[in-house]
Parts: sequence; C-alpha cells; structure tokens
Amino acid sequence: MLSIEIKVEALHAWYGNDEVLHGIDLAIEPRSVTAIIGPSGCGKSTFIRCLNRLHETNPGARVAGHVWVGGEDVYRMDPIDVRRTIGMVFQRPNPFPTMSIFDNVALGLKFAGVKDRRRLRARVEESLAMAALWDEVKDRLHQPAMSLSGGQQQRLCIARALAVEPRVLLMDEPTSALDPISTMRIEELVQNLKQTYTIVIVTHNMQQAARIADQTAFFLDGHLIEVGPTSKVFTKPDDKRTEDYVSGRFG
Ligand SMILES: Nc1ncnc2c1ncn2[C@@H]1O[C@H](COP(=O)(O)OP(=O)(O)OP(=O)(O)O)[C@@H](O)[C@H]1O
Repeated sequence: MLSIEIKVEALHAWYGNDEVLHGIDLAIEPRSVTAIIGPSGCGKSTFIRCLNRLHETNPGARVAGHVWVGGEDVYRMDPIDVRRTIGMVFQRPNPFPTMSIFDNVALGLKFAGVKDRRRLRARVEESLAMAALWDEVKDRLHQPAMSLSGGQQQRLCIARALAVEPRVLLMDEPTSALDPISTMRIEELVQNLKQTYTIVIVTHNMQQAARIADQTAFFLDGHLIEVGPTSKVFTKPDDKRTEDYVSGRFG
C-alpha cells in the first residue's frame, strides 16, 4: 500500500447554517505537493483551514468528518499540537510586525520550550536557510521584520512555520500578493521543501499548479470534482467541469 500522509474522509464544513463543504474525500502522499484549484468561493480556503482546525475558530463554524495526519486523527489532537504538526502560510505575508527577523522565527520555538540560546540560534538559522532567506538576512537578524520586502516577508513566514518542525505545510495563495520574481522564488522553494514536507497549496494560478504540484484537486461549489496527477487533470481530465475550468471556460 502507498503510504498516506493526509487522509480526509467525508469532510463537511459549515458557517452557521450554510454548508460549504459537502463530503470531501482526499488522500495525500508524504513529501508531495497537492494544489487545490477552483473558482472563487468554491471552498478551497475553508478546506485547508479544516486540515489544521483553523476553520472552527470562526464563530458559528462547524466541521464533521475525519482528517488524519500521519495516522493521527487531527480532531482528536490538542489544537496546539495540530498547529505544530501542520504549519500554515497565508495569502498576505503576516510577520509579527513589532518583532525582529530573528524573533519572528524564534517565537514558536520559545513557546515550544526551547530555551537554550545556542539551540535557538541554530534552529533559527536552519529555518531561514530552508526558506532560502538566510543569505539575505544573516547580517541583519535584529532588524525589524517589516524592513524586509514583501517576498522576503513571505519567506520569513515560511521560515517561521518550518521552525517548529511541522510535517505538513499549508499554503493559502502564498504568492498572490507577490511580484513575479518573488513568486518564482517561492515556487522553487516549494519544490525543495517537498523533499522534507507534505505541502498543500491553494492557488488561483493554474500555471503555478501545473509547475509545482504532483497532484491537483479541483473543487466546485464545495464538492471535490476531480483529483489526480497534475498532468492528467490539466490535459485529460475525467470530468467535463474540470476540463471547462482548466481550459479557462469559467472561473
Ligand atoms: N467567515 C465566513 N463566514 C461566512 N461564510 C463564509 C466565510 N468565509 C467564507 N465563507 C463562504 O464559504 C464559501 C467558501 O469560501 P472559501 O473562502 O473557502 O472559498 P475559496 O474557494 O477559498 O474562495 P477564494 O478563491 O475567493 O478565496 C463561500 O460561499 C464563502 O462566501
């Protein structure tokens, strides 16, 4: 049997009385990139926010179904452990604005109980290196995070997420606020990070999905219409609705 890192079964999600995900089943292999695509409002963000239990933090929001990560039921874990196991990067870079570059990355480690300064420094360096930012910031670690460019801030947020050694990295349109060069750097980074992490990325950019994802899942109106190897979903989809979407006929 293929090993499965994330298994989603019969996942439903509501905002108040509005059901916005109608029973999603999806399996994701370890150390792979899965792109979630689909038109605005189809439930992409809600879906990935269910994976790390962020959805339920909205007032009145509810989830039913199962999400297993590495065989553990996320909905039976302590939410703090869930967030440590499953890191997340958002659409707009959101470093802690009053903190330095170093402290942005170190904070999660301090919360996780790492006190030893040498260990803290080593892990901050390692995380910034994994996020392909170390060389650009190694001489200015104590400057404010907000002194970085937007693309650098997004890589800082990736470093911050990686510092606590998650297994899974969720990315919700991580490049939509970035210029083309920063976007390319993040795409290259995703390709490198998948050697270590399982990555799920929401994107509106179909070329981006085609460039970086091993597997692509197409959502429509809260349903998972089709999932498969990216090249198949883009060139020979099984469902007419997928074909219409990937060929730009709607959305
Ligand atoms: N906080 C909220 N309260 C109520 N309804 C919401 C909330 N957030 C999203 N929704 C609704 O849930 C549905 C799914 O939204 P979601 O943001 O998951 O879609 P999406 O595919 O990520 O959209 P986009 O591509 O525009 O970001 C939509 O109908 C949306 O209006």
